[in-house]
Amino acid sequence: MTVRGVYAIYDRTTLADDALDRVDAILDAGTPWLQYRDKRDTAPDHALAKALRERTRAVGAALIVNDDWRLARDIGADGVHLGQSDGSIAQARMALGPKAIIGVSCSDRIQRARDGIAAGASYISFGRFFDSRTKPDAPPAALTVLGEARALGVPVVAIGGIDTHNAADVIAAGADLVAVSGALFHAPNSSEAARQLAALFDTQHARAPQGHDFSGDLL
Ligand SMILES: Cc1ncc(COP(=O)(O)OP(=O)(O)O)c(N)n1
Ligand SMILES: Cc1ncsc1CCOP(=O)(O)O
Ligand SMILES: [Mg+2]
Repeated sequence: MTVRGVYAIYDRTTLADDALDRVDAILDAGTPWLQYRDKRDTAPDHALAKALRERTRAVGAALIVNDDWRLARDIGADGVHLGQSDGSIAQARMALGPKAIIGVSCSDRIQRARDGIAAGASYISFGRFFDSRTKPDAPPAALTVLGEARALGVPVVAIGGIDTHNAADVIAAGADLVAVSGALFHAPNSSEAARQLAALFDTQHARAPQGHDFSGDLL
């Protein structure tokens, strides 16, 4: 499973309906990673999560569940993304197994990344780098942290207000994956936006691939 390119964040919180047509368009564009993020104050939406599992599996894309490793386990997702207040990485690793993908939010703190890796995280995520309508209160981060993070030996994710106009900057700064919600799901053409973002990884400004790979059969 490739660890380079677009990491689409399906944010059920800010979408008026379940927008599965948008998901299909984004996956059809070859997007390798999808996150299910749902901050609604409701019980976990197993039906929607399973619909995302079926769609990602059909195209060989990774499915990551935000915040909730139990939901990830129950629907057979590839992994979970945990923020600093989302519970123990070690517990999630125990529950999901050695091949699960576990991401950790680091804001702009390299030490959080080191601690996350020590606890069992598979990738480290930094941001927000630009203004975000999806999570406006996320603390800002400077692009330089991405270059530092590359020395830590796991894939580096950039998030927060990333779009087709600014993604080249985070890729040049060191991101292996660009995590994008609004600029994909609220684009006039989600498929075209996904293709344009993906193409930026092939430009001369992009850093050389780190060569990370998460093998199949994850959970
Ligand atoms: C890839 C990725 N990076 C960061 C986040 C943010 O996680 P968190 O800090 O826990 O905030 P919420 O998304 O849960 O509000 C993420 N979801 N994905
Ligand atoms: C979940 C999250 N964490 C930091 S910014 C952000 C939102 C990402 O969405 P967008 O790409 O619309 O800014
Ligand atoms: Mg969280």
